[in-house]
Formats: sequence, C-alpha cells, structure tokens
Amino acid sequence: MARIELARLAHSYKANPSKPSDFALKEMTHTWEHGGAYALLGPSGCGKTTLLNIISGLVTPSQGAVLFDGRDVTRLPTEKRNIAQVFQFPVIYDTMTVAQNLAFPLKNRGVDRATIDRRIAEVSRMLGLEREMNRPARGLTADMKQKISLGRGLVRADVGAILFDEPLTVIDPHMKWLLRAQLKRVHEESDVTMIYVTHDQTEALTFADKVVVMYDGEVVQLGTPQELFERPEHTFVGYFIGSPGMNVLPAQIDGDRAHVGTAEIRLGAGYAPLAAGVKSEIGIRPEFLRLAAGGEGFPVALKRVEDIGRHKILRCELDGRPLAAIAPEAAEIPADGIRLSADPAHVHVYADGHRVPASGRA
Ligand SMILES: Nc1ncnc2c1ncn2[C@@H]1O[C@H](COP(=O)(O)OP(=O)(O)OP(=O)(O)O)[C@@H](O)[C@H]1O
Repeated sequence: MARIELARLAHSYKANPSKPSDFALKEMTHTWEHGGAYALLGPSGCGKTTLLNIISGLVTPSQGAVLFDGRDVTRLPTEKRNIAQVFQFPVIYDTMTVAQNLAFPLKNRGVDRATIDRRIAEVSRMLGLEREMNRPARGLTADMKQKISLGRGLVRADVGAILFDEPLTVIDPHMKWLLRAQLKRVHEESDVTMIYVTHDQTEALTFADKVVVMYDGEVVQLGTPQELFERPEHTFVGYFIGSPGMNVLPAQIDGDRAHVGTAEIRLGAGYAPLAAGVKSEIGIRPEFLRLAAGGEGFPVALKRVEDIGRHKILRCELDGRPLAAIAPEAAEIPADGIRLSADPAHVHVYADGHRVPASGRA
C-alpha cells in the first residue's frame, strides 16, 4: 500500500501553456492516504485519465511532483512504481489460458509456484473464473476477457496501489453490480490503495470511501459520499451527484436571507456580503425541501409530479427556474398552488460556483 501525494501538480498537453484553459489539469495539492479506496469522478474531458496516467507514470506532468510514501516518483517509469493497472478494455494474452494470464504478473517477478497457485485460485474464485481456468483466452466474450484483466490487476499482493480506468465499461449491467461489490470486498480485505476512474456516480459512490470530484481540470471536492451529499463544495458536485441533483438558483444574499425573485429563503447562518460581480447562487437538494403548510415557506409553480414508487418528485418552477422537491409517497399534493420550505441548515451559498462559508450565526 502507498500514500500518494500530489504536490502542486499541473499538466498541459501544450508546449507553451499561457492561460488556465491550456491546462488539462490545473494546479492541485492533495494527499491520498495509505489503503484508501478513491474514485475519480467527473464528466468526459475533465482530466481524470490525465491524472491517473500521471500517477501511473504514463504521462510526465508539466509541473509539480508525485510522491509515493514520501519518495518522488514523478520521473520514474510505470514498471518502477510498484503499481497494477486495469484499463477500460481487456489487456490479456489471447494465446495463453486464463490461468496462465492470471499467473503472468507473478511469474514475471519470479514468485514461487506455490504462491502463484494460491493467488490465482483466490483471484479466480473472487471473479467467478474457476471453471474457465484451462480455456484459452482467445474466443472468450469481452466481459470474460475484462474479468481476466481485473484478475491480473488484483493478483499481486505486494503492489502499492491498483489503478482502474473505467474497468467495467464492457461488463454487462448485472455483472457490473456484482464485480463492483467484489472489488469493494477485495479492498476491505487487502488494504491496498485503490484509485478508480469513472464518470458514473453510482459506481463511484458504491466503490469509494473518498470520492475525488473533477470538473474542468480541477478537483472541486474530495470527500466521503455523505459529505458530497450534505455539503457540496461546488455547484457542479451538487448537480452531478444525486438524483435529481441539487437545485441551483441565482440569489441575492442578505445576511441570513436569500432572495430568489420575490421569494425569501432563510439561511442557516449569516453571510458577509459577496464581492461585487461574482455569480451569486444558492443550492438546495430536493431532499431538503418539503411541502409547507399554512403561510410558511415560499410559493412555487408545480409543473408535474413524478411518482417513482419510493417517493414523489415534485417538478416546480421558482422565478421561472426549475426546482425539484422530494415528497413522501403518501403526501397529498394540493392541485391549486403549493408552497415549499427549505431546511435552513441545508441551504448553501455559492460564489462563482464555490461554496461560501457562513460568517456568523443566523
Ligand atoms: N494526449 C493528449 N494530447 C492532447 N490533449 C489531450 C491528450 N489527452 C487528453 N487530452 C485533453 O485533455 C483534457 C482531459 O482529458 P482526459 O482524457 O484526461 O479526460 P477524462 O476526464 O479522462 O475524459 P474521458 O472520461 O472522456 O476519458 C481533454 O480536453 C482532452 O481533450
């Protein structure tokens, strides 16, 4: 296992980068702990693979350093970093059997026969490959081949970290679910540091202890799934994680109140005035809005109700902007206009997308 430090790391694929948009990865400093299960989550093009490739040694960063357990590995080739990698598509030898493929990374390092047999038996059991062990890899289905790739990534017990780049893309949905749970279990039993790249929030949230959310070349939040849900540090995190995502509304902030059009929304604390010219918004997750009784809360226009079994999603508009709220399955929804109220502790204030800390009590 390894502690991974990224020290003032940045990367541009351009020879002479001059502006922030020239960087695929904007400057970041982070420490990822020994034995952690990290997911790198973000939309296509946000820099996940670039970051993973810098950690694995496939890309040399244009700025900053990567340290494994305090040792600078920034310029070391992949094979000197003591890591295993699993890519999006299978990387296996077609002419070898499944067992030979699994044994290969160990044989290569001169591991003794008894240990090889024990490890490949463990890994094949874990991935449900026992019955295929003597078959040639050629002719197996794409998801079988990808399972072998996963097995090759997991078979060495001595690696500092295992890096997965969207490893379940070619796996069918049911098997995906099983393998994800399996990887989580492997992690819990082995304490190896795992880094898992995905653009799928379910995959990230079920696999990882810590999710690293990336957006436009930046890490906008590194936190537990609960932290990402309860306190999104960036509007993108609120919107990208959750279903439906967080409501983000342009608002004027005045102490412990936010004004959205004519609606006044109470905040959980007082805020200093935001700087002139910043984009001023509030974010409220649909789970923290409820139907208000009497004259409480603020009026919204109800557009439609989606009944998804566990609860209802109320699709509304506030000041011409969409706003989703979650109501219990049994809730009676009045036909003639509704009011919603927000839990003040879960109304966040954002300036140019970034969460603003409160400056005092409400
Ligand atoms: N070899 C390269 N040369 C030039 N630009 C590149 C190269 N690889 C990636 N980029 C650019 O860097 C940015 C980040 O790409 P990257 O592949 O790291 O994102 P990603 O989040 O992994 O996306 P995806 O999920 O689509 O793989 C993108 O704008 C991409 O076009």
